[in-house]
Amino acid sequence: MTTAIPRASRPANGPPTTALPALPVPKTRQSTGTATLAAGSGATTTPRSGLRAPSTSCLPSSASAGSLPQPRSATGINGAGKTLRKTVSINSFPQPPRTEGRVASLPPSPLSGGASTRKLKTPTTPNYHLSNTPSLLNGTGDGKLVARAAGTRSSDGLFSVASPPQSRSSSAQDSYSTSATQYDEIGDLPSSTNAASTDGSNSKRASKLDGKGNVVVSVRVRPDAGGSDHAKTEGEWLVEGRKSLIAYRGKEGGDYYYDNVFTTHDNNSRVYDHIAKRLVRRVMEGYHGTVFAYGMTGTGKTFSMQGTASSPGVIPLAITDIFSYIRETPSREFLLRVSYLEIYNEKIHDLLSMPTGASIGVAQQEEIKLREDSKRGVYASPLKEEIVQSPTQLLRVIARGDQARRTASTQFNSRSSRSHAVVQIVVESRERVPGSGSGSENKRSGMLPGGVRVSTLSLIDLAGSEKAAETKERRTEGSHINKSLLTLGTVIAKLSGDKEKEGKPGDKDGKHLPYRDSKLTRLLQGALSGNSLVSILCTIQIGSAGSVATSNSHTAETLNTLKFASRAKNNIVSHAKRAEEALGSGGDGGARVLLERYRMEILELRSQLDTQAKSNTKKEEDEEKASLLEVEKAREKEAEYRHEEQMLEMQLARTALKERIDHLNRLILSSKSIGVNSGGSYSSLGMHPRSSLVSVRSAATTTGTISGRSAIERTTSMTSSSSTIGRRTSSQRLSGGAELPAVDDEDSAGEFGDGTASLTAQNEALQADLADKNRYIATLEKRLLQARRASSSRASVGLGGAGKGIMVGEDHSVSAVIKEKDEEIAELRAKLEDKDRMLAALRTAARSRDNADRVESRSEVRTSLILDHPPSPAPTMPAPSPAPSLIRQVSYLRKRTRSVDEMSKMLDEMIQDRVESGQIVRGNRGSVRVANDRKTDATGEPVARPDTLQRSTSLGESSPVANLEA
Ligand SMILES: Nc1ncnc2c1ncn2[C@@H]1O[C@H](COP(=O)(O)OP(=O)(O)OP(=O)(O)O)[C@@H](O)[C@H]1O
Repeated sequence: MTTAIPRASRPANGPPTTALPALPVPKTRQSTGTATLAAGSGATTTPRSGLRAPSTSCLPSSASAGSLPQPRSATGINGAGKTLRKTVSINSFPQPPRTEGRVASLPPSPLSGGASTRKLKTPTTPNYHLSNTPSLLNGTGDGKLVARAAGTRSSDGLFSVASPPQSRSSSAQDSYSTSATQYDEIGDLPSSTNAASTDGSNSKRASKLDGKGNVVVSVRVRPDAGGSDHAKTEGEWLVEGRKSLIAYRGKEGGDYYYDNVFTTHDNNSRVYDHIAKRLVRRVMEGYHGTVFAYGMTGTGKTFSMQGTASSPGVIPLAITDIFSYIRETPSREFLLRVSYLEIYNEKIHDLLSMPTGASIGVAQQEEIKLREDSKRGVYASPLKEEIVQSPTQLLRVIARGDQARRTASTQFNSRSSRSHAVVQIVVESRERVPGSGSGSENKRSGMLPGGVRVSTLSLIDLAGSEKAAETKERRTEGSHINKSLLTLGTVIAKLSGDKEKEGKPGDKDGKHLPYRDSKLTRLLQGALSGNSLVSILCTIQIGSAGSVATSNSHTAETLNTLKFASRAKNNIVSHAKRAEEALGSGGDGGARVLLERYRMEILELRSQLDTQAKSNTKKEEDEEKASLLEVEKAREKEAEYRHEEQMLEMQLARTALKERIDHLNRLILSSKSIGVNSGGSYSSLGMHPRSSLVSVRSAATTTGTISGRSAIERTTSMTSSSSTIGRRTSSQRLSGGAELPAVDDEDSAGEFGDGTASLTAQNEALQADLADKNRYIATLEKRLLQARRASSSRASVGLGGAGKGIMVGEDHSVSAVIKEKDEEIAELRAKLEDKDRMLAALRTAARSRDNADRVESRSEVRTSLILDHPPSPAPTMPAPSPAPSLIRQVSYLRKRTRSVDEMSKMLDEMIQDRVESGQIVRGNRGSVRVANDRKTDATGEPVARPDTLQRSTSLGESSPVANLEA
């Protein structure tokens, strides 16, 4: 009995709810084996060297069942790539057997003959014997009886295996290895032990015919935790490894013979060699194989199946052998995929799809159900299958599943597996027949496709049966475990036992067997019903640790296990056949044959690649052409666009020019009226520059010759000519009669309007036109300047003297006339003022004279003046030029003694006379002006008629000048 040793490294029971560790933590059980590899840390199933843990990048992260395999060139099985060679040296695996006879010595089929010489007695009998059964698994399938050499017991009383000591040796890389050459010798067990059998050999030989030889049942005794090394004689127990015998001398005791009995001294490697090595080889050859460990909790099932880093168990050793076989068999190509599930509380979980996050529980997983297929049998779905290409990769995948598996502490095992764990390795293989292809590239494609064989290796670590559990959870788990194990036992008990007892051969086909009572039996249905080679390892512990009650309970469990093993050996009949080779989707495996599917896919992809390459080439050419065309079109468009832009610019320039010309024309028009009609012709404004020039010149030269008579005519012609402003005609008649070409006629269909001229020509023409316009504008500006100057000079001339008759335009002529008259009036007024001053002077003088006369003849004059005429003011100023005549007139007046009033009267009469004679005209308000028929002299001054008094005076004023001059 062992005492449970708590290990903190194992997670608590129940579904994992926290993040799983990065690497599996191996069970740190004390190894009693003599493993050839040194202890290493890290992965449980990873050897220390030679199978160094691969980098993460080498592992398929999440390859699903249908995922394509990695290219073999990178991590290939037969030709590992550089990366793989660095991480896993395929050469570190055992070398292939050199002797060809080894394989040939294997039985061709389980049904090829060979009488079973072993017989299992039921546990109820005191002695239980197993005879050597020729089978696929012991190398005696060919019917040859296996004889055990006498006297080959080891020193501990166990059978020594007849394999040479060097058969399991460390490789150069110090990696563990299993020799592929071992199984023949293992099978060559001495038959002499059969003599020890209490039964007759006839019945034993007959058993091989029913295929029982394809079932290997072994019992392994776990050493005591206390270090007791008395497995051979532990109380009432007797373990005879060499005899494959376990004998119990207590109550219900008896001798139990099995195919293999392993003592506490046997290590995992030896166990593997005897229970699984041959089976693994058969699986590689196309048979289905199932290995499972059965036993009470804590007896070493997991230890045997998984092992430790220092003592790898069945699973890692099987993996090593699988790849060794692949390396040894270059004539075939292989594809491996692996799945890992557990049955926990009667529910199936995919251990490879377990979420690793702490927050993600198992409950989120999709429920996996068991389905049945005529070709595949019973299988779990959906289940993740990962394609593996190296032992390390495969080990890592399984280690990942191990981490996800539920474990808990039980009474007998601190890290008890609380679920049934099933590793399934599907092996697809196909014959490689070199075809016509040559060269390394075509090496694979040149292979003629053969049929694909599909076989499955199932490695099952059952949960341990437990009588009593402390917690409710443990009890629940335990009840499920016990129920499923009980169902397994029942099924096995009924497999052939019923047939033997009741003679119902029909029971074998499963119709009446309770496979469906548990997930475990349902999943094992194929193996139990004979489709698979089967190897059962039952683990027991016969130590006497603990109390008497515990010991008794333990003994009962151990006996149950032994009975189970005996029934399994006795009842399970395997008719395993090599899997048929399937071509394409037909045959065994059907669509599951990935190798064929991949081959077809590769072919299809290749053809697609070729087609795509061709179409791509054509497409590329077309695209290139299209792109060239597009570039060409884009260039053309760009050129067109540029041309349009240029045209637009030119148009704008032209418009601007036109506007400017019009503007200038308007300016010129307003200042050129002098030149207009100077010769009686129309204005040439808006016409050719030369015409303007002519007009301006004409205007300039004729300024001084304009007669006053033609003022009204000019005004009229000006109005007429202004109507021609802005008109564009092809030609204009100048005042000189010359025909001028049109300057700017956009409506005309000239060189640019016919649309036939090239763009360049148009461009040049337009540029020439533009230059011409510029010149024209410059000329116009000059002319305008000249015209302004001329205009201002003419205006000054026109304003210089009244009556000169120079008119500027219509408005100027009118205003000039008015101005002339106004100036005349002003002049007359000035003269009149002179006359008035003269008159006033005359009066003053007259008054002075009157005063002098009065002094001389005061008495008489005074009397006469006072009586006849009122006194009037006498002029004080002497008359200027006309003074002599005035003096004469005054003296005359004096002489005549006339008064001033009389003189004024006389002047008025004189003016009246002039008016009547038509020399002057009297206005409405009494003003007077000279009549229009006056003539001007050469200087432009009006010439007064000798007989006309030229004066302007207001009514009531008189001027004596005319009379005086006359
Ligand atoms: N042959 C052996 N040599 C040395 N140690 C062993 C052997 N068999 C089992 N042990 C140790 O016993 C303990 C329990 O073993 P293991 O977990 O394999 O038992 P189990 O049958 O798988 O139990 P459970 O059914 O509860 O999972 C482990 O610590 C293991 O190392």
